[in-house]
Amino acid sequence: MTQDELYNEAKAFIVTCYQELQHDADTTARRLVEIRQCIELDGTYEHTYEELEYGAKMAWRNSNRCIGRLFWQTLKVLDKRDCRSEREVAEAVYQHIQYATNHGKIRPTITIFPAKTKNNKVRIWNHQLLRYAGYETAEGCVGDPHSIPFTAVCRQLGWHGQGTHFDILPLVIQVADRPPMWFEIPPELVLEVPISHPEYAWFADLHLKWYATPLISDMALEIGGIRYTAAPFNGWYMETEIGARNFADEKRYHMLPKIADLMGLNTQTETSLWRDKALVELNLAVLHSFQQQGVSMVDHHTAAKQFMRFEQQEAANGRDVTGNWAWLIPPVSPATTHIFHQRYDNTVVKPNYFYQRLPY
Ligand code: HEM
Ligand SMILES: N/C(=N/c1cccc(CO[C@@H]2CCNC2)c1)c1cccs1
Repeated sequence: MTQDELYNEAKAFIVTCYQELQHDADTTARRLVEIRQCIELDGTYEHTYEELEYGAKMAWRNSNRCIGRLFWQTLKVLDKRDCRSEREVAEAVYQHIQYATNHGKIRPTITIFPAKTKNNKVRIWNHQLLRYAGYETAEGCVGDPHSIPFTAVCRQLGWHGQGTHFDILPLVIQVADRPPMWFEIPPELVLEVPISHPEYAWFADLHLKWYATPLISDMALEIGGIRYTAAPFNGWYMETEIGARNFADEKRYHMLPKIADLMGLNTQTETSLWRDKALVELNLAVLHSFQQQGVSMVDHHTAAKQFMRFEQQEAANGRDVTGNWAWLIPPVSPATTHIFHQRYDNTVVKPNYFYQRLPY
């Protein structure tokens, strides 16, 4: 990015951000002069905490694929731009997991590590801070098949898992162009929910469980032309993510045939809708288990209603809502939500969160 392009991105952000934060025209003009001078002097500029905090919230508000955006203003922003070593990053990640999990009353939180500069870059190699390992064995896959490539990288770095279906992967952190370092996540920081069903006592015998807090750690946060390549963020789960995808997909834990058999359904013909019946009971079990343990979670109907309130709130504030229809509709009963029957403009507005190339 040239210095002019960077200034243009910065100006677009500052003008919107300062207008929404109700700063006066003089303050905005002075800040723009300051940024212009910084860019001319150092080729970049630094965000104030206020700009960083509001920029991270705007990025959530602009996340077209996110159904959970009603709560964008409640995001807790932890500023860790002073972290210099892999060890310091690991410590900050532990603090994030603990603060965000909050004994099950999950707090949407983001930790922002140093921005990418000419001679520095921080990357967290994990897709999510908490994730189960996947191993390919002669008898088939053990654990989460989605994790097979990253688990192999962790083992090459010297990590050894126990080989169960639910081994929490290590944290892998890279600073600048040094080799990545791995760190075991203290088990006491990892809150998990065993899955049971409100009516089927046999459901618990499947020994399914999932971690409470979804923490995305591989996306870049871009604010005003500045790229934060390590900015892990969390919310709470929508039950379908676990019940309709992680446990249901054939290429994940592939549980539907087993559940259907235990329900006594006829799995020899599609017309019995055994897949659909098993899917609903699996999602009901996930919801039931999180609620029983007091861990935050939203069902897909409530989430859709909250998203409708977000749309109304944005309109009331004179802002256009952008969205990605294919991602916003839930994977269970999508046409029972208003989202299915509406169209969304998938324009990408910044600040926002973006995919990055895999570091391995
Ligand atoms: C508070 C509760 C939240 C809920 C229930 C929620 C729900 C979801 C769901 C269900 C998805 C689709 C995921 C998938 O299909 O794999 C999603 C995507 C996304 N969410 Fe949210 N979200 C929440 C909070 C947040 C927060 C705090 C952020 C960031 C600050 C965020 C940013 C995003 C982004 C960037 C995506 C797209 C990810 C991708 O492209 O792979 N969400 N959200
Ligand atoms: N509930 C959530 N769900 C997700 C949000 C963003 C991404 C993902 C995982 O996306 C993967 C890539 C496509 N599907 C799986 C899940 C949140 C995670 C962090 C904040 S909220």
